[in-house]
Amino acid sequence: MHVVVPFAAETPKTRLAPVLAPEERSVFARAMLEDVLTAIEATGHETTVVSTAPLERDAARSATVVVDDRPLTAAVNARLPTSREDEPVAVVMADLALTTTEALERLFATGGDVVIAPGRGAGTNALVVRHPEFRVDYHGGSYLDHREIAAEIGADLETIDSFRLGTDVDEPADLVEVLVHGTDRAPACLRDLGFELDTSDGRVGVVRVEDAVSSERRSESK
Ligand SMILES: Nc1nc2c(ncn2[C@@H]2O[C@H](COP(=O)(O)OP(=O)(O)OP(=O)(O)O)[C@@H](O)[C@H]2O)c(=O)[nH]1
Ligand SMILES: C[C@H](OP(=O)(O)O)C(=O)O
Repeated sequence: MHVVVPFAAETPKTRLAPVLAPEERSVFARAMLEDVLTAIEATGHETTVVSTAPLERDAARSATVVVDDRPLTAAVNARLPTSREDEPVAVVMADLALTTTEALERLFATGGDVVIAPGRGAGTNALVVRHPEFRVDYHGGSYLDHREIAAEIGADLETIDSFRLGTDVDEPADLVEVLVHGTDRAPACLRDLGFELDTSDGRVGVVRVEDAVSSERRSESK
């Protein structure tokens, strides 16, 4: 199994703009990427980060970084198997901040031509491709599209029910999950930025305790 981790390095996580300035989104996206890579590293599979721009990473870490400025779908399709003899490829998104090695091992061990861990809103958070004709088509409810694509080529599709793989961090409300269930750099990054859980109105949300200067900088840079 070869693991591909796509990463939008330049302007990541734009849907978090209501709560994070561009530089903060960049730092947080990198923290999530490192957590995902740590979880993958322990599975022992060779890993390539497919990044839209060069990334500075600790050289001791095991993943290779390649730069590919094509859109997500094209960059992933260029790396999928093209024959039955090719090694299977897993695609694991860089914003799965709750990912664990155990959750990934379950995904990788599940048989099937195509195995998907969907996200809420019908995204394709993590995927294994063993069929040489399967190609991805991300965005716009891609899990539903991927089911159709698999059916068209006669590929078996398995779906994994996983809270940890099914939780991608897209919207401000998703930060709750990072603070509650995250274990490494991503929750630490949020706490450094002043985020904490807020249960004051009987529901669980996040609040940001920040100084006036950083608040002003954020509203200026939106
Ligand atoms: N290589 C590559 N990775 C991408 C691209 N667009 C998104 N990604 C990555 O694909 C995964 C899922 O993407 P999104 O959830 O849309 O993340 P995002 O683009 O950072 O967030 P938004 O700007 O809020 O859409 C994340 O790991 C992103 O880093 C792209 O054009 N190229
Ligand atoms: C890449 C995209 O992510 P989402 O926008 O659903 O988070 C998808 O899974 O198709």
